[in-house]
Amino acid sequence: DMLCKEEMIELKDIFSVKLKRRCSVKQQGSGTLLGITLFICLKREQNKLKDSTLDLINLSEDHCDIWFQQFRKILAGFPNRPKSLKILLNPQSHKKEAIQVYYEKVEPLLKLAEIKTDVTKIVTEYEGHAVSLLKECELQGFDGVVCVGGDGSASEVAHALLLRAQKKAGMETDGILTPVRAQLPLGLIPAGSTNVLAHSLHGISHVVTATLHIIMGHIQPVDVCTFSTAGKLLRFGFSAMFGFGGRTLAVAEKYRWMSPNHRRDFAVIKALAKLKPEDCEISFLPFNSSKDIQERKAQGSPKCDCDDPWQMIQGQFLNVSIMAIPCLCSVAPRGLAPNTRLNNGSMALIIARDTSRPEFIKHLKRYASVKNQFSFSFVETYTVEEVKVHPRSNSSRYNPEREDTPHETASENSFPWNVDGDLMEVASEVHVRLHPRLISLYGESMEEMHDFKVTCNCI
Ligand SMILES: Nc1ncnc2c1ncn2[C@@H]1O[C@H](COP(=O)(O)OP(=O)(O)OP(=O)(O)O)[C@@H](O)[C@H]1O
Repeated sequence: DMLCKEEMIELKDIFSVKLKRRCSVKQQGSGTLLGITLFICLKREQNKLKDSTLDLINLSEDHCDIWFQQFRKILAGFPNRPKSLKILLNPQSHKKEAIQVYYEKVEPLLKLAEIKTDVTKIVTEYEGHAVSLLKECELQGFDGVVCVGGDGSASEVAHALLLRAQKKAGMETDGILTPVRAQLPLGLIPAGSTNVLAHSLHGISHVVTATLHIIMGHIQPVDVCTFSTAGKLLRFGFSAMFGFGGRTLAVAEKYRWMSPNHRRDFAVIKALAKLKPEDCEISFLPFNSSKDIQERKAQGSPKCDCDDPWQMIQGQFLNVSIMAIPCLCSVAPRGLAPNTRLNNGSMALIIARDTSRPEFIKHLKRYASVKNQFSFSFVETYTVEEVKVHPRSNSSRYNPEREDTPHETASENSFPWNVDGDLMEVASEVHVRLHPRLISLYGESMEEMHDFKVTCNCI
């Protein structure tokens, strides 16, 4: 029977080896040797990874020792597999389960793979704490950093690693054109409310999958954006929403006492009830346009009015999304920006112009369905390298039907932006610039997903 069911595993899928012994309660010493156990990473459906074991039975101490040493030698030879990790954990993420997630699901696997973890200052105590921890701490001797939390935490840690890299390279962050890459790879363990970053990276929001990508040393370079205003760097990030997306987050932040799912649904409904367009000027640099112009110049093409590659649109916009990654989540299984990849050197600029509330809701509902969410006359999409969003005034046209009220922000003169699930309030123009492959995240390019489930039905 065993001969009929011959199976094969590849050495690259093994992440640990142990001697297998049987120990009885009365027995002294290390127990009776049974053989060796290989710990393997298996690929499952929908980009899921799973840990498994394979026992090789052999009662000879000498044989087992040779096999054990050989496997250890092979395992030590795989590049990128971390030996030591710095862990940062947000105890407040989602329903405050990050600590439990880490100690019950992540740490046992890291221990099995003999990865050392830094246990000092592992828990963040307030917003921005990850930035100050990573500013001060010594990272020499670590092979990577792991963040256990949601999008806000993950983005904050990525921002902190990039700031640290600029400082180390002696770079000014303000007005920065070509930032240097982060030195250490970052692992994202999804323990937040939405986990868009981890979901986009792994194709699934799954703790064991994320942990195994870290253990196996799968490295994925990812594009990052800089957000700046008046030449001053605000932050690094992966995606942003302005208008409806920003206002929804501003509402959700005010109702933090609600459960995450209720808060999200409530904020969407409240922002829809108060739906109003933002009067803006949006300038953008289409993807590859500067290269095209340079090439045309090199070929000696006659001067044309396309010398300035920047394009500008203006008007009343309900929502503006700028995304360097696909932004997969349970409410948009194909992604908020399905045509963007993690490292294709471009961003998706998705603009919803002013329209009626029912039409806008129809557009939003399409994100959860298989229908094209962009096939509306008021939706425009562009592939860009840079975008400048310049709000012209924050007193939009009066429309009693829309129940215009001031912005749900701390300062009435600022506009709420949703940057990776974090609220960023800016009063003037925001300049978003893409930096290809600026950070390495632990993950692997995922397969296309056809079979998806939608878990939110609030609209
Ligand atoms: N101890 C803490 N107390 C309060 N806030 C914290 C603490 N530690 C970190 N934070 C901040 O909490 C914010 C939100 O956390 P996080 O993103 O992990 O969870 P979430 O909001 O539940 O998930 P998501 O962003 O995926 O919806 C982050 O911006 C982070 O800076």
